[in-house]
Amino acid sequence: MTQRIEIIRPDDWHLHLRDGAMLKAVLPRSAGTFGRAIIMPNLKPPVRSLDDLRAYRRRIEAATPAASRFRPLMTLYLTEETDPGEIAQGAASGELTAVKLYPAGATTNSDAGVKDMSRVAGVLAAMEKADIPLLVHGEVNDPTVDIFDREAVFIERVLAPLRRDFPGLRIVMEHITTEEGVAYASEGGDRLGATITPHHLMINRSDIFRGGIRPHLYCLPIAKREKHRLALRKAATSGDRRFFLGTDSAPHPVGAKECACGCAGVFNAPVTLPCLAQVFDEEGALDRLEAFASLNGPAFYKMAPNDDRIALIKQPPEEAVFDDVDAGPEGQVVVFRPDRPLLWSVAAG
Ligand SMILES: NC(=O)N[C@@H](CC(=O)O)C(=O)O
Ligand SMILES: [Zn+2]
Ligand SMILES: [Zn+2]
Repeated sequence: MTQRIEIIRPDDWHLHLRDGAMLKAVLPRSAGTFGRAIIMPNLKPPVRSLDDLRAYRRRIEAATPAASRFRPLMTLYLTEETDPGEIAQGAASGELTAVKLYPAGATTNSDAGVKDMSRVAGVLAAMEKADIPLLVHGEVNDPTVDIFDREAVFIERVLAPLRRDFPGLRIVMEHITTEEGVAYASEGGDRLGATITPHHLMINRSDIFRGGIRPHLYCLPIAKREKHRLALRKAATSGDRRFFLGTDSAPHPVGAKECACGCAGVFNAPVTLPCLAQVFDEEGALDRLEAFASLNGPAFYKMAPNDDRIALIKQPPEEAVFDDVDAGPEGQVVVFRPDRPLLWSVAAG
């Protein structure tokens, strides 16, 4: 008989939906599976004020398929000009779920990010007071630091001092990619969480260069050595409540990926659950998939888990899940495809 498991409907605690034609094209791929998602604010221009946030939320709601109960959880993009007053206001109204820190220049659309952490101390204090979590893209943007070391150096130079200065602030280390990230999150207590992506559980840095350069496996933070992938798999499948799913599904038009200076970002939303089920099955940990995908995230964010369930079956997904997504005038988006066949799919209905 086909193996089948049921889990509480998962959430995605790190998602890029973009805007316009791209938003309309990619949103249904997440809204069909996930109950909620933390919406990344790195639009061009970024989501910098509560007015921007409300307008973006309305555009997302307008693009959500009518039958879906998908709920976007909105974030602000932290800049050196962010108004601490807006934090208190957004927290009180419930419109603001979290604030995102991009070190300036560290990743896609991060130019408006933070150069000097001392300039955002007032905002961080307001977040600590209102219990609004800070989500961090944890890489330094120092050209003298090797790209494979930028996460570990960020922990030392930025995250550790930040946690000393704001001990009450809740922080999520987004898309961790290293054993140093896993170790730091594991020892961090109740106020620290970490998201892990499906692709970082499946690929290492050698995969990016297997047989030639593979732009669709390039994202930031870049995939690291095999030992780091193994540490991430151990953390994700451990059941430890500090680790939860953030897909970092990050669509870019194919022309922006397959070119002389390709963008960072892996679009995995159509295959997130098949990938995760496979990883947890390989690790003999299918019984802990629900904790990672559906329970640990809501617990960190102090929300109830979703009230319905989805089923996964051990049956290869339809080949059509890998079809490019057509974002109209913006172009086609290529779906993440690991180098081995996927064995699990989401059951219909
Ligand atoms: N992860 C990525 O490689 N890219 C993200 C930005 C980010 O999450 O750092 C994007 O917006 O494209
Ligand atoms: Zn990031
Ligand atoms: Zn991201």
